[in-house]
Amino acid sequence: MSRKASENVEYTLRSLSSLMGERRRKQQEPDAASAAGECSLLAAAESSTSLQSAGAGGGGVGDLERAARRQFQQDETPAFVYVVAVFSALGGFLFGYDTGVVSGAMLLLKRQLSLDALWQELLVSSTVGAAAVSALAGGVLNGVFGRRAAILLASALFTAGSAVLAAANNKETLLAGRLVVGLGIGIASMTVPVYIAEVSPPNLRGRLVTINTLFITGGQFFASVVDGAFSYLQKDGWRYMLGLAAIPAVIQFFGFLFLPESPRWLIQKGQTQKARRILSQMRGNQTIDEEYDSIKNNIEEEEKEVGSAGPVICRMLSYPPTRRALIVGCGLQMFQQLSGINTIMYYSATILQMSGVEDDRLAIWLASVTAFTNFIFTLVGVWLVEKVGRRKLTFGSLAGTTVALIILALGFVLSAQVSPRITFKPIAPSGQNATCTRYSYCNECMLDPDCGFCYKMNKSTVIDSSCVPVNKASTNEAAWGRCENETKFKTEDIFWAYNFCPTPYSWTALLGLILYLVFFAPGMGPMPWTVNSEIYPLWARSTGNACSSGINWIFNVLVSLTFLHTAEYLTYYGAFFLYAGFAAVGLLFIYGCLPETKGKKLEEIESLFDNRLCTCGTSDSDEGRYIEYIRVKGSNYHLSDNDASDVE
Ligand SMILES: O[C@H]1[C@H](O)[C@@H](O)[C@H](O)[C@@H](O)[C@H]1O
Repeated sequence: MSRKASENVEYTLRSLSSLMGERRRKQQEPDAASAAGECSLLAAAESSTSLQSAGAGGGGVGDLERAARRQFQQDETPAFVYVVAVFSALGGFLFGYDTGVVSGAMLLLKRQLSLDALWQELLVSSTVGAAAVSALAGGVLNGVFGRRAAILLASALFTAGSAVLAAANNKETLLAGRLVVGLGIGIASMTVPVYIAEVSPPNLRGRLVTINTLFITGGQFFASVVDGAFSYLQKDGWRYMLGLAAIPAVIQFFGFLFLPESPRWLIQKGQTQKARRILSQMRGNQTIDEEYDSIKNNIEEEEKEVGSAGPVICRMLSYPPTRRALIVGCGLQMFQQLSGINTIMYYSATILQMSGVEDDRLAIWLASVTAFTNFIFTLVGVWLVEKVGRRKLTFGSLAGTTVALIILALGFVLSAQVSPRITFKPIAPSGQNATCTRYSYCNECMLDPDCGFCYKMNKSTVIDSSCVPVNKASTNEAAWGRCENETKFKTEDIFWAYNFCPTPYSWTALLGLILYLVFFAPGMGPMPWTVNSEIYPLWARSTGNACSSGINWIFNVLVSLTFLHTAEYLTYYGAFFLYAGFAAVGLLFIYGCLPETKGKKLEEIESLFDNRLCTCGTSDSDEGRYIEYIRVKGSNYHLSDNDASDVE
């Protein structure tokens, strides 16, 4: 039978050392704060003074604490936690792979199945749309059936979707496959960070959850390499591109058949003995009593405070700390997408072409260099997250991203200013669209998705330039005129530019692109996922993550779908200035509202949202403080209830 909380349960403040095997010895020492009858939730206290304030120490306190810290660092985290984290992060890999691979697959698909623009758009955005829906629905799934079941379902969906895609013979089947894969992505994106956060020890939690984003960007990089490799296989290359995802999906599915459920979810469902067993498996040589008690007490306290009636989202919205956490979590995800990461990734090939890379294949391969930069700098984030903390990392990252966006925009401004004049206006063959031939400068021509720029070079000067309609089947050539036949015009030293203009300032855009990834990847890429996995109390965690992941996907669709139109109305530099503006607002938001969660136990984090929003910036000095719930004596605590005996 599970223990019930009682008002008589007594707590006292303990230093870190209690976590580290000092607990039993110290309980025997006289401790003023643990006198019977004293019952208090523990207040945060500067860790260096915590023992004194609790009356537990004396002169040797500093030494004790230092020894305790050393011991804490020596406590080994069992390899099992890493295995669990890596298997879960395969969900992140599939998220990255399936969202990344489609651009390369589309180049081949549109030719083989003669897809028009609408179908191309549908095949790309259906996945992201389905991910938005299933991320939102994933909250209920996670709460009712558990994290493990949700991950198993996601990997089953990934496997089934990839198989359907690889075998598809028409566009309708392809659409069905992309929808199924999208459902898997949505569930995985909201479940995996929660699961990893719940099984990790506090000192490693940020790092392990951030590994999931490392896997996302790793998946995107791998997808770009696969795209490059199979682009040579004109017929059916897309089947391999889309089908390969089944391999990690199957590995994850079978792995998870043997991996455990989150101990926190089990405790919430009353399966305490199983939870203790799993927790001790995850903590190796560390005692689990404190962590177990703290999770359990927290659940009971919350139930008293918030109640358990009504839908979780309503309870979250009417309870100020969770309402604030939800605003912070959703805000972070929204600003991640509003800073334009996916347009940058998607259009990196174009930006590279602008920078003088004329060969298409080379541009595809260079796009994988972009994806690789994103991946490598996410690794920097994994390294930094437990050193500098979430708040500083996110703020610094977004500040750099804003500057990079401004540089990128300036690159486009410069290019537009020196945009080559159109000097040659060919007569359109009868029945052909002649809109393109009316433009006077390359940058007007470039912004019209139906037109491209055809030109010759005299040393470094553009000559004999014209604006003509693009071939609908391949953007590599024009519909008619000198640039009509790719293989032919290349031998005649004629050049074709679709979506970009030849310019001597393109290096500025390239510099902006690189700086963007260097700054974005360690912080704004992973932190929204990491922070969301930590800021909600257990009862609100699945719903909170479902909402914030849903917001991520909704803004992902909005930003990517509107990019071309935004560029048409505001020009390219206008679009990037707009993203820089969003990022600047995001900076204010992070400065004002994002608290530091580094090193805190999941159960302590809720108290960071006790104060009004926009005061979090002032709570930075909380670093190094430690809050601990420790059971000292409970009148209704029966030995028979002590399920520690289950622990091997
Ligand atoms: O955190 C990830 C990561 O930064 C990816 O590169 C991006 O494509 C995703 O949209 C984002 O959620």
